Amino acid sequence: MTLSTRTTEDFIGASRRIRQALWSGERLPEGALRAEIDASWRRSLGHGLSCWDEQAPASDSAADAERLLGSNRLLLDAATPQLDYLARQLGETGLIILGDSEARVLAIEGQTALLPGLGLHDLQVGSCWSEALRGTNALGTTLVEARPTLIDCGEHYLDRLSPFSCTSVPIRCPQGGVLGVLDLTRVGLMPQPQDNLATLLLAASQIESRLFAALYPEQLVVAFHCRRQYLDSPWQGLLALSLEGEVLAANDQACALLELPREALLGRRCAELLGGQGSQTLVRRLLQGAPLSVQTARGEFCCRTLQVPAAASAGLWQGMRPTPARADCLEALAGDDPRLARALRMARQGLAGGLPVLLLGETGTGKEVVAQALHQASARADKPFVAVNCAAIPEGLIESELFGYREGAFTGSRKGGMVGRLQQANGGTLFLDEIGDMPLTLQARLLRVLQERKVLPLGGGAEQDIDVAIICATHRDLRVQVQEKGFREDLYYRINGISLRLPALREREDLTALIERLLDKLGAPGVRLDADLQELFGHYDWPGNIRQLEMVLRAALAMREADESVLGLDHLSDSLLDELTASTRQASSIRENELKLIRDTLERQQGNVSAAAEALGISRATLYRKLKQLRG
Ligand SMILES: Nc1ncnc2c1ncn2[C@@H]1O[C@H](COP(=O)(O)OP(=O)(O)OP(=O)(O)O)[C@@H](O)[C@H]1O
Repeated sequence: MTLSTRTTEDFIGASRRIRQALWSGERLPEGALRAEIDASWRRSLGHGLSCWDEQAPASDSAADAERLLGSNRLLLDAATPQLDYLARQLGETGLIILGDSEARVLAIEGQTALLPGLGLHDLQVGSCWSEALRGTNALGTTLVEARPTLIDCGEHYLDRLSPFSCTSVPIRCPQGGVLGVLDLTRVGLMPQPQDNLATLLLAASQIESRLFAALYPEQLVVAFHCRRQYLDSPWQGLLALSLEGEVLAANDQACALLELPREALLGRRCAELLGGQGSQTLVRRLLQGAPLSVQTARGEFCCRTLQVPAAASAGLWQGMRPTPARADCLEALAGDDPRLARALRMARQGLAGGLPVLLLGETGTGKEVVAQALHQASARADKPFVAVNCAAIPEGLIESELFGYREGAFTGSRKGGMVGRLQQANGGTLFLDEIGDMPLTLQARLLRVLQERKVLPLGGGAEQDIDVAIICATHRDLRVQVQEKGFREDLYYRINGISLRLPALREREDLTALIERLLDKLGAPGVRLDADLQELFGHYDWPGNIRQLEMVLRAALAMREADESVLGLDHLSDSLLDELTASTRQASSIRENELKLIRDTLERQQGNVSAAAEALGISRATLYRKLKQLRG
């Protein structure tokens, strides 16, 4: 019993026999279905779905559908021209469907009048076609597999979908990940499936190009390929460049054409990648808009400018654009770390484009500081920045804290009720710190708020519209939490628009500059560290990151005499020095070297402690203390 035969009736009949076998308690026979269909059926079984389900899951209300469209405006705007085109080309004999990243239908074009007659009452804007709800189907399965999928008639898990064939392709986000899905559905087996797939792929790539430009409205967006005919095709590379010529974003094809992973591309100067006499000159030529041919180490590339930023077209740019003042606070945070600077810039742009930002990093790496700086650098800077620490508020109170409540909502509720943090943040930025510690029940409520952008306070009353930029942070590995069912997968994808990992202090290359800034912040601008302390700091693990460094500097400054401008090991208390020297392998090698130096010096001075201390340039007391520490 396999699905290898190619007449519609045989095909549907064979798949029905597999379903009947499944229904009578048999296992899914190995090899009866194509490998990807087999895997999808097994997932559908795992979701507890019956393949005979006739009952469609309840669809969203018209108001819900309206909100869904509102929250996917960017994708819809980018897709509309392609939907019109495909409906004319392919929709004469079928349906063209656009879905969001959760397989909810955003648009249906083509033979929509035939939908009721086809028995597809539940195919409408707002309905969800995820695999978890409807089993194997092109929309849902494409999102699970993150690749183009063809589901022919009986390959659908639900028997009632057997008359249809569907081809879907993912629409990818410029930063990676899938943003939506484009689908062609027909009655009967799919004729020329490869042709249809090529047409859908082309349309998806055009939507992706438009999204790319929409996400980087302030940047110069350039398409390139080594063959001119491939410009405007799914294979064209796309780069978003700052007016200074720095690469800020690249699509997958750009990475493939330039033979570099995305991380290596971002932050590079365009002339290093696309040749030319310097990035400024290249930018100037690209701004003129005419097609260009550039000579690179990988051969000749043809370039076409897709978008000129408003600042340049308004004539504001004369070679070097001054950095917008609001971005200063962000740049200051990145210091001399180019990777961090690039990541912060991407987060700023993502936030400006309506994407939520997820900040990852160990405790004390500066997640809250970055969240505040992102808010300051955004157009919402003069609106509230509201931080909620999901780990610090008792579980029973988080709900009312976040959503607020009406007077009398529960025993002991405040007179007059309470405005929730979400409402307080309206117009501004909501920072959900330690989101990984949010209880599962609340995660479901938060997800609903993020999707619908409406809040219903505890105790009822009217729903309130909420317009907030969302920044979340956690020190936990959310993917592991998702696998362990401690964090909702749908919420994870919802908050993970742009994720930014803040480096641990031990990974940062700008420790010296950061120390300088911290000393400055602590009111000791001219103070510096001596070589020993610098070496110790450089080898220490810093489990508490910047917070711990700040505390150590604070403590050392407190030990300093008023006229001392150099901090050394002597300025650390014994317990602090113990802690800093005990924790790492490298530190223990410093400790060994120091011990050896002291021993050698004592030996040379025939055990005379005062002479050894003098030769080492430290006091007798310090030498005793060090010996005690180093031996102990
Ligand atoms: N780039 C920076 N320059 C100077 N100080 C900083 C910087 N980043 C963080 N700090 C300081 O480090 C401390 C910790 O920062 P922050 O609270 O933002 O870290 P966090 O990652 O949110 O920590 P937690 O995980 O505990 O919530 C704060 O005192 C902050 O002022």
